[in-house]
Amino acid sequence: MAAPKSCVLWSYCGRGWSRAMRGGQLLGLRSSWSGAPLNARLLSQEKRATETHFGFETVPEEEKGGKVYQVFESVAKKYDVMNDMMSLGIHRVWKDLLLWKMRPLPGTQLLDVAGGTGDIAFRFLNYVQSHHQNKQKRQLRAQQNLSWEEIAKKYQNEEDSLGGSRVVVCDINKEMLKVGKQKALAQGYRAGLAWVLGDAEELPFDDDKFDIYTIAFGIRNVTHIDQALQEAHRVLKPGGRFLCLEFSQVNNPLISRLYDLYSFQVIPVLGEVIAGDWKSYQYLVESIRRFPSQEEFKEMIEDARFHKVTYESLTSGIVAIHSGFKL
Ligand SMILES: COc1cc(O)cc(C/C=C(\C)CC/C=C(\C)CC/C=C(\C)CC/C=C(\C)CC/C=C(\C)CC/C=C(\C)CC/C=C(\C)CC/C=C(\C)CC/C=C(\C)CCC=C(C)C)c1O
Ligand SMILES: C[S@@+](CC[C@H](N)C(=O)[O-])C[C@H]1O[C@@H](n2cnc3c(N)ncnc32)[C@H](O)[C@@H]1O
Repeated sequence: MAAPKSCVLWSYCGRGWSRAMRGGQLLGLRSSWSGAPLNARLLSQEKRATETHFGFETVPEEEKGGKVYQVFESVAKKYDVMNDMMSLGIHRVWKDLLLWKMRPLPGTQLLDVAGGTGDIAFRFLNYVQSHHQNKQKRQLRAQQNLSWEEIAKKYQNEEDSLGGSRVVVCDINKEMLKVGKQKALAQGYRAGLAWVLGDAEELPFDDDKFDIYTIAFGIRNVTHIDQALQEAHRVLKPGGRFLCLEFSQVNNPLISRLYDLYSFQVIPVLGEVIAGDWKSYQYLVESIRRFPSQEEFKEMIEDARFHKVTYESLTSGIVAIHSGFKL
């Protein structure tokens, strides 16, 4: 039976996640297990390690990736319109807030994992371009003796308009990337942007390559979240920053009731009506409930050796932004 890919195994117990194993040693198993002989406990542990969840379904680990792939292959063409309809446009604000938190400096090399149709990448390009243009304007005002040719040249160089910043969108799904590339073409994004097919658990990049790693609404879909976090750590430069925007836990009981009602009663119906796809949107709401809480996810990020890990809950905890640094 295949061993878990990494040294820390997280298992889902009810609504919470518990750290079960580190470096092959059992650390904190659930109390109901504590009376069982060690062998039986290890066997059960191993069995659990080969199964995972896909929404509320339990599936063999090897099957989850394929199922997730089908979901995003199926929703790709309607993905953007669905997000606006379902969230009444609020997802745009959450994504803007991620950029404000990031505050990229000139020359930033960003890797946007599970970048899908490019929402984070386009926001990044807008941000760095507008900041760089403002800087250039200030410099031009200071150098008033430049010729018109020199001024025109400064504005014509597209790469230069980003101040050396670049973003790589990496996603496992060809269809999502295809929609993203079409959007980029239609909206005129060309310079400083690359699209790469790749798995968050096994990134096709060298060590210490990026200043910032982002993952927005992506990590919830990954089979081994701990492995994806370790990969994030590997590809970041020392001093680099990890930022994750993901659904989280609503703590206010009244809002939580309304949120559940909306999620389970409205979202799959909208999925069926707009995209002809009930199942994918049922998976969406179920996968949200399966994802660890703000504090639990923070611990997972710390386990991947990130430092100064913090989070901010948005819209009553419907989503949260987690941040951490590679030192
Ligand atoms: C297949 O996988 C996926 C597919 C995708 O298309 C996207 C994703 C990943 C997700 C994103 C990129 C983000 C964008 C997508 C979403 C936000 C969809 C998921 C949405 C939720 C889980 C629910 C949260 C929604 C919101 C905060 C938007 C605001 C919605 C409302 C205010 C409710 C609108 C009310 C109606 C339409 C009336 C009909 C409603 C009912 C009969 C049910 C009763 C509901 C209520 C009375 C109100 C509902 C209350 C709330 C939602 C909580 C409000 C919270 C506060 C005020 C703080 C992907 O993985
Ligand atoms: C909900 S979309 C998020 C897209 C985009 N980040 C956004 O905020 O709109 C989730 C994305 O995660 C991608 N994904 C799922 N598993 C992945 C994995 N193991 N590696 C890379 N991308 C993955 C899907 O293909 C999909 O494009």
